[in-house]
Amino acid sequence: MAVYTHLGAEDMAALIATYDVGTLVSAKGIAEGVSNSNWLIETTGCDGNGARYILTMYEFRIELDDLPYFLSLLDHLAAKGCPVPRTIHDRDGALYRMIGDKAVALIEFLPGVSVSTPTAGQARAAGRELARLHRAAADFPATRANAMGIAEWQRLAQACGPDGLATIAPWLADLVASELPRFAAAWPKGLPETVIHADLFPDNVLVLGDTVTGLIDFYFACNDMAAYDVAVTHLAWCWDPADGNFRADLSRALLEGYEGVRPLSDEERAALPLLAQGAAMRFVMSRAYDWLNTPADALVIRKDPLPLARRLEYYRDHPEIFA
Ligand SMILES: Nc1ncnc2c1ncn2[C@@H]1O[C@H](COP(=O)(O)OP(=O)(O)O)[C@@H](O)[C@H]1O
Ligand SMILES: N[C@@H](CCOP(=O)(O)O)C(=O)O
Repeated sequence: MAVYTHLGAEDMAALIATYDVGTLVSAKGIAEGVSNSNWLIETTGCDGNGARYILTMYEFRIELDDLPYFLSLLDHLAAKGCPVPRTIHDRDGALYRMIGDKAVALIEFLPGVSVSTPTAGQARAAGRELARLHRAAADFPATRANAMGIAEWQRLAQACGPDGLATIAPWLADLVASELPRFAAAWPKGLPETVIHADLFPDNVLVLGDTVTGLIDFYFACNDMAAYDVAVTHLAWCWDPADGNFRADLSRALLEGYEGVRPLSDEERAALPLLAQGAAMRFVMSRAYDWLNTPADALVIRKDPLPLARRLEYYRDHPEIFA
């Protein structure tokens, strides 16, 4: 998250008054993340005992038409016992409201912290919850195409341009030029699909010890291959953030956790090396674009595309890690 938009105290209090959550006590901007503005909201609570919520203002990369999909998916998964925050509906039952031309939603606050250096126990638990999510979402009635698919990677690459990419690192421009064209023809088809999270980085998983208490940030969720979501999560979890090295122990734990709930087919497993390279390319391109285009005055921490570009090379050169 981040804070791109200033919301005055009066506007915030008036907004909170449209929900049955008590009155506003405090609202603090959250700096983590890159896509939307977020505040931690404290209210007096319905019973006067105090309550916490997350208020999200949707800034870019999110189409208004997609909000009912994201927000009712939270309710669907929470109802099935997944550790996912419910959407707080306003007094009229609406999932989101408009402030000017921007949509906002109030989300249940979940306990837990997101870890920057996961343990094998946490990777196993994340894998398990990802598989539970894939199963629980199978009967979610709405559908949404993956807007961050190969066509979007190509569009972002064009928007950055080779010269823009080279300002980040000359080798990044070369890597994108040589690797990006490979995906369109080789991308797997026919693997099992469900609703996928599509962005399950450690900062989108709340944990207490080895227990997952929250899966958050479903704003890239879509209908796509379950194995692609495994690849995204592998890209995000199975590397040492300090030295960038592949962590075989985290990889084993994540995949074991996942397969304990939803075993991968032979076809899915065989596709993982390419899916993981594609997952790396997807996040390299969005990070590179944000690196070059983030407004200077935004309260936001830009994410470095280069470590993920190195992971792409590793997945390309070491397909045996998924054997
Ligand atoms: N439902 C929630 N319960 C508790 N904390 C949350 C919740 N949603 C978000 N947060 C906090 O806000 C931060 C940013 O949220 P996130 O949805 O990841 O933003 P972004 O979409 O920009 O990545 C998280 O790291 C977490 O600390
Ligand atoms: N997880 C992505 C960033 C996506 O933005 P988010 O802040 O909405 O999670 C990355 O690591 O590049």
